[in-house]
Amino acid sequence: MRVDLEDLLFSRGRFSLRGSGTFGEGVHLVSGPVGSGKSTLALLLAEILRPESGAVRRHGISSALLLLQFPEYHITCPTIAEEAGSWGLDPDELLVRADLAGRGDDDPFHLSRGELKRLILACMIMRNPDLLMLDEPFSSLDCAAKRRACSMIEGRSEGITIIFSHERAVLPRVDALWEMEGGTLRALGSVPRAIPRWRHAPPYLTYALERGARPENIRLQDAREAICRTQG
Ligand SMILES: Nc1ncnc2c1ncn2[C@@H]1O[C@H](COP(=O)(O)OP(=O)(O)OP(=O)(O)O)[C@@H](O)[C@H]1O
Repeated sequence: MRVDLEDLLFSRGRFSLRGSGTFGEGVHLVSGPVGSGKSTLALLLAEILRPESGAVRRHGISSALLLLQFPEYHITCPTIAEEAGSWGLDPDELLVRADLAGRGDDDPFHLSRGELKRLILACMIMRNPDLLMLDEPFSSLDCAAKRRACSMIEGRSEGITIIFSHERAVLPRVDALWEMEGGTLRALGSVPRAIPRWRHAPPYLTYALERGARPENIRLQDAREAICRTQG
Protein backbone atom coordinates (compact mmCIF):
# COMPACT_ATOMS: atom_id res chain seq x y z
CA MET A 1 0.00 0.00 0.00
CA ARG A 2 1.55 3.37 -0.99
CA VAL A 3 0.98 6.74 -2.63
CA ASP A 4 3.62 8.06 -5.03
CA LEU A 5 4.00 11.74 -5.87
CA GLU A 6 5.72 11.98 -9.23
CA ASP A 7 7.19 15.45 -9.93
CA LEU A 8 3.99 17.13 -8.83
CA LEU A 9 3.49 20.72 -9.97
CA PHE A 10 0.42 22.80 -9.13
CA SER A 11 0.11 26.58 -9.57
CA ARG A 12 -2.44 29.07 -8.36
CA GLY A 13 -1.65 32.75 -9.05
CA ARG A 14 1.77 33.42 -7.54
CA PHE A 15 1.70 30.24 -5.46
CA SER A 16 3.29 27.06 -6.84
CA LEU A 17 3.51 23.68 -5.17
CA ARG A 18 6.17 21.13 -6.04
CA GLY A 19 6.72 17.70 -4.56
CA SER A 20 7.96 14.16 -5.09
CA GLY A 21 8.14 11.16 -2.82
CA THR A 22 6.38 8.07 -1.50
CA PHE A 23 3.95 7.77 1.41
CA GLY A 24 4.09 4.19 2.65
CA GLU A 25 2.19 2.50 5.48
CA GLY A 26 2.38 4.27 8.82
CA VAL A 27 1.86 7.78 10.15
CA HIS A 28 3.36 10.72 8.24
CA LEU A 29 3.51 14.31 9.45
CA VAL A 30 3.64 17.05 6.80
CA SER A 31 4.56 20.10 8.82
CA GLY A 32 5.06 23.68 7.72
CA PRO A 33 4.09 27.26 8.43
CA VAL A 34 0.70 28.84 7.68
CA GLY A 35 0.26 29.36 3.94
CA SER A 36 3.09 26.99 2.95
CA GLY A 37 0.79 24.72 0.92
CA LYS A 38 -0.23 21.89 3.26
CA SER A 39 -3.98 22.08 2.51
CA THR A 40 -3.27 22.35 -1.22
CA LEU A 41 -1.15 19.19 -1.03
CA ALA A 42 -3.91 17.43 0.94
CA LEU A 43 -6.43 18.31 -1.80
CA LEU A 44 -4.01 17.06 -4.49
CA LEU A 45 -3.43 13.78 -2.62
CA ALA A 46 -7.19 13.38 -2.19
CA GLU A 47 -7.54 13.93 -5.97
CA ILE A 48 -9.88 16.89 -5.41
CA LEU A 49 -7.35 19.18 -7.16
CA ARG A 50 -5.53 18.09 -10.29
CA PRO A 51 -1.84 18.83 -10.80
CA GLU A 52 -0.65 20.90 -13.75
CA SER A 53 2.01 18.27 -14.38
CA GLY A 54 3.24 15.15 -12.65
CA ALA A 55 0.94 12.69 -10.91
CA VAL A 56 -0.41 11.24 -7.69
CA ARG A 57 -0.46 7.43 -8.00
CA ARG A 58 -2.14 5.17 -5.45
CA HIS A 59 -1.08 1.54 -5.16
CA GLY A 60 -3.12 -1.09 -3.30
CA ILE A 61 -5.47 1.51 -1.80
CA SER A 62 -9.18 0.77 -1.91
CA SER A 63 -10.54 3.47 0.41
CA ALA A 64 -9.49 7.02 1.23
CA LEU A 65 -10.83 9.81 3.44
CA LEU A 66 -9.79 13.44 3.86
CA LEU A 67 -10.59 15.35 7.05
CA LEU A 68 -11.10 18.94 5.91
CA GLN A 69 -9.64 21.77 7.94
CA PHE A 70 -13.16 23.16 8.55
CA PRO A 71 -15.27 20.27 9.93
CA GLU A 72 -18.58 22.05 9.10
CA TYR A 73 -17.99 21.07 5.46
CA HIS A 74 -18.55 17.41 6.39
CA ILE A 75 -22.03 17.86 7.89
CA THR A 76 -24.91 16.39 5.87
CA CYS A 77 -27.61 15.52 8.48
CA PRO A 78 -29.84 17.41 10.95
CA THR A 79 -28.82 15.38 14.02
CA ILE A 80 -25.58 13.87 15.27
CA ALA A 81 -27.16 10.38 15.44
CA GLU A 82 -28.22 10.64 11.78
CA GLU A 83 -24.77 11.92 10.91
CA ALA A 84 -23.32 8.75 12.51
CA GLY A 85 -25.79 6.67 10.46
CA SER A 86 -24.69 8.40 7.25
CA TRP A 87 -21.16 7.08 7.93
CA GLY A 88 -22.58 3.57 8.48
CA LEU A 89 -21.64 3.78 12.18
CA ASP A 90 -23.44 2.90 15.39
CA PRO A 91 -24.37 6.31 16.93
CA ASP A 92 -23.84 5.20 20.55
CA GLU A 93 -20.39 3.81 19.85
CA LEU A 94 -19.43 6.90 17.87
CA LEU A 95 -20.67 9.31 20.55
CA VAL A 96 -18.66 7.53 23.27
CA ARG A 97 -15.57 7.57 21.03
CA ALA A 98 -16.03 11.30 20.34
CA ASP A 99 -16.74 12.04 24.02
CA LEU A 100 -20.22 13.33 23.09
CA ALA A 101 -22.42 10.75 24.83
CA GLY A 102 -26.05 11.88 25.19
CA ARG A 103 -25.88 14.40 22.35
CA GLY A 104 -27.29 12.18 19.57
CA ASP A 105 -30.39 14.34 19.05
CA ASP A 106 -28.43 17.61 18.82
CA ASP A 107 -27.95 19.53 15.60
CA PRO A 108 -24.28 19.03 14.56
CA PHE A 109 -24.07 22.80 13.98
CA HIS A 110 -24.79 23.30 17.69
CA LEU A 111 -21.47 21.65 18.55
CA SER A 112 -18.42 23.83 19.05
CA ARG A 113 -15.91 23.64 16.23
CA GLY A 114 -13.61 21.56 18.47
CA GLU A 115 -16.42 19.12 19.32
CA LEU A 116 -17.35 18.88 15.66
CA LYS A 117 -13.75 18.19 14.69
CA ARG A 118 -13.61 15.45 17.35
CA LEU A 119 -16.84 13.95 15.97
CA ILE A 120 -15.70 13.88 12.33
CA LEU A 121 -12.24 12.58 13.27
CA ALA A 122 -13.89 9.77 15.27
CA CYS A 123 -16.11 8.95 12.23
CA MET A 124 -13.06 8.68 10.00
CA ILE A 125 -10.99 6.62 12.42
CA MET A 126 -13.92 4.22 12.91
CA ARG A 127 -14.37 3.87 9.12
CA ASN A 128 -10.70 2.79 9.03
CA PRO A 129 -9.81 3.71 5.41
CA ASP A 130 -6.58 2.50 3.78
CA LEU A 131 -5.55 6.13 3.24
CA LEU A 132 -6.50 8.69 5.88
CA MET A 133 -5.54 12.33 5.26
CA LEU A 134 -6.04 14.78 8.12
CA ASP A 135 -5.81 18.51 7.41
CA GLU A 136 -5.05 20.35 10.67
CA PRO A 137 -6.70 17.70 12.91
CA PHE A 138 -5.55 19.52 16.07
CA SER A 139 -6.74 23.05 15.32
CA SER A 140 -9.67 24.26 17.49
CA LEU A 141 -8.90 21.54 20.07
CA ASP A 142 -7.70 22.11 23.63
CA CYS A 143 -4.71 20.18 24.99
CA ALA A 144 -6.78 17.28 26.37
CA ALA A 145 -8.68 16.93 23.07
CA LYS A 146 -5.42 17.12 21.08
CA ARG A 147 -4.02 14.28 23.20
CA ARG A 148 -7.18 12.24 22.61
CA ALA A 149 -6.91 12.90 18.84
CA CYS A 150 -3.26 11.77 18.98
CA SER A 151 -4.18 8.49 20.65
CA MET A 152 -6.95 7.89 18.08
CA ILE A 153 -4.36 8.38 15.30
CA GLU A 154 -1.79 6.19 17.07
CA GLY A 155 -4.48 3.51 17.49
CA ARG A 156 -4.63 2.93 13.71
CA SER A 157 -2.76 -0.32 13.29
CA GLU A 158 -2.57 -0.38 9.50
CA GLY A 159 -2.93 1.80 6.42
CA ILE A 160 -1.43 5.17 5.54
CA THR A 161 -2.16 8.19 7.73
CA ILE A 162 -0.98 11.62 6.57
CA ILE A 163 -1.30 14.56 8.97
CA PHE A 164 -0.98 18.08 7.55
CA SER A 165 -0.39 20.46 10.42
CA HIS A 166 1.44 23.45 11.81
CA GLU A 167 0.85 22.10 15.36
CA ARG A 168 4.02 22.39 17.48
CA ALA A 169 2.84 21.46 20.98
CA VAL A 170 0.84 18.22 21.13
CA LEU A 171 1.81 15.70 18.45
CA PRO A 172 1.36 11.95 17.97
CA ARG A 173 4.08 9.34 17.49
CA VAL A 174 4.88 9.32 13.76
CA ASP A 175 6.87 7.13 11.38
CA ALA A 176 8.01 9.74 8.85
CA LEU A 177 8.46 13.50 8.61
CA TRP A 178 7.92 15.84 5.69
CA GLU A 179 8.29 19.58 5.56
CA MET A 180 6.42 22.07 3.39
CA GLU A 181 8.03 25.45 2.88
CA GLY A 182 6.94 28.06 0.33
CA GLY A 183 5.12 25.39 -1.69
CA THR A 184 8.05 22.96 -1.81
CA LEU A 185 7.66 19.57 -0.18
CA ARG A 186 10.79 18.03 1.38
CA ALA A 187 10.92 14.42 2.50
CA LEU A 188 12.92 14.34 5.74
CA GLY A 189 12.74 10.55 6.05
CA SER A 190 11.87 8.15 8.83
CA VAL A 191 11.79 8.98 12.50
CA PRO A 192 13.99 9.18 14.58
CA ARG A 193 16.75 9.85 11.99
CA ALA A 194 14.71 12.65 10.40
CA ILE A 195 14.23 14.63 13.62
CA PRO A 196 17.49 16.66 13.49
CA ARG A 197 16.65 17.64 9.87
CA TRP A 198 13.26 19.14 10.88
CA ARG A 199 13.58 22.94 10.52
CA HIS A 200 10.19 23.69 12.09
CA ALA A 201 10.61 21.23 14.94
CA PRO A 202 8.72 22.12 18.14
CA PRO A 203 10.82 24.05 20.68
CA TYR A 204 10.98 21.09 23.10
CA LEU A 205 12.64 18.93 20.41
CA THR A 206 15.13 21.67 19.49
CA TYR A 207 15.90 22.06 23.20
CA ALA A 208 16.52 18.31 23.54
CA LEU A 209 18.71 18.16 20.42
CA GLU A 210 20.77 21.15 21.59
CA ARG A 211 21.51 19.24 24.79
CA GLY A 212 22.79 16.24 22.85
CA ALA A 213 19.66 14.17 23.50
CA ARG A 214 18.30 11.96 20.70
CA PRO A 215 14.49 11.64 21.06
CA GLU A 216 13.04 8.40 19.68
CA ASN A 217 9.95 10.19 18.41
CA ILE A 218 8.49 13.68 18.18
CA ARG A 219 6.23 13.87 21.27
CA LEU A 220 7.04 15.97 24.32
CA GLN A 221 7.41 12.78 26.36
CA ASP A 222 10.01 11.49 23.84
CA ALA A 223 12.05 14.68 24.27
CA ARG A 224 11.78 14.43 28.07
CA GLU A 225 12.84 10.76 28.11
CA ALA A 226 15.79 11.49 25.79
CA ILE A 227 16.98 14.31 28.07
CA CYS A 228 16.66 12.02 31.10
CA ARG A 229 18.75 9.35 29.36
CA THR A 230 21.41 11.89 28.37
CA GLN A 231 21.69 13.20 31.91
CA GLY A 232 22.00 9.63 33.20
N1 LIG B 1 -8.82 28.93 -3.20
C1 LIG B 1 -7.72 29.65 -3.25
N2 LIG B 1 -7.55 30.64 -4.16
C2 LIG B 1 -6.41 31.35 -4.23
N3 LIG B 1 -5.34 31.14 -3.43
C3 LIG B 1 -5.43 30.20 -2.50
C4 LIG B 1 -6.62 29.40 -2.35
N4 LIG B 1 -6.42 28.52 -1.35
C5 LIG B 1 -5.17 28.75 -0.89
N5 LIG B 1 -4.58 29.76 -1.58
C6 LIG B 1 -3.20 30.24 -1.40
O1 LIG B 1 -2.31 29.15 -1.65
C7 LIG B 1 -1.22 29.16 -0.72
C8 LIG B 1 -1.16 27.83 0.04
O2 LIG B 1 -2.37 27.74 0.83
P1 LIG B 1 -2.69 26.47 1.74
O3 LIG B 1 -4.08 26.65 2.27
O4 LIG B 1 -2.39 25.24 0.98
O5 LIG B 1 -1.60 26.65 2.92
P2 LIG B 1 -1.51 25.89 4.31
O6 LIG B 1 -0.07 25.52 4.52
O7 LIG B 1 -2.49 24.77 4.36
O8 LIG B 1 -1.96 27.01 5.35
P3 LIG B 1 -2.70 26.83 6.79
O9 LIG B 1 -1.63 26.31 7.73
O10 LIG B 1 -3.14 28.21 7.12
O11 LIG B 1 -3.82 25.86 6.62
C9 LIG B 1 -1.44 30.37 0.18
O12 LIG B 1 -0.64 31.41 -0.33
C10 LIG B 1 -2.92 30.67 0.03
O13 LIG B 1 -3.16 32.04 0.24
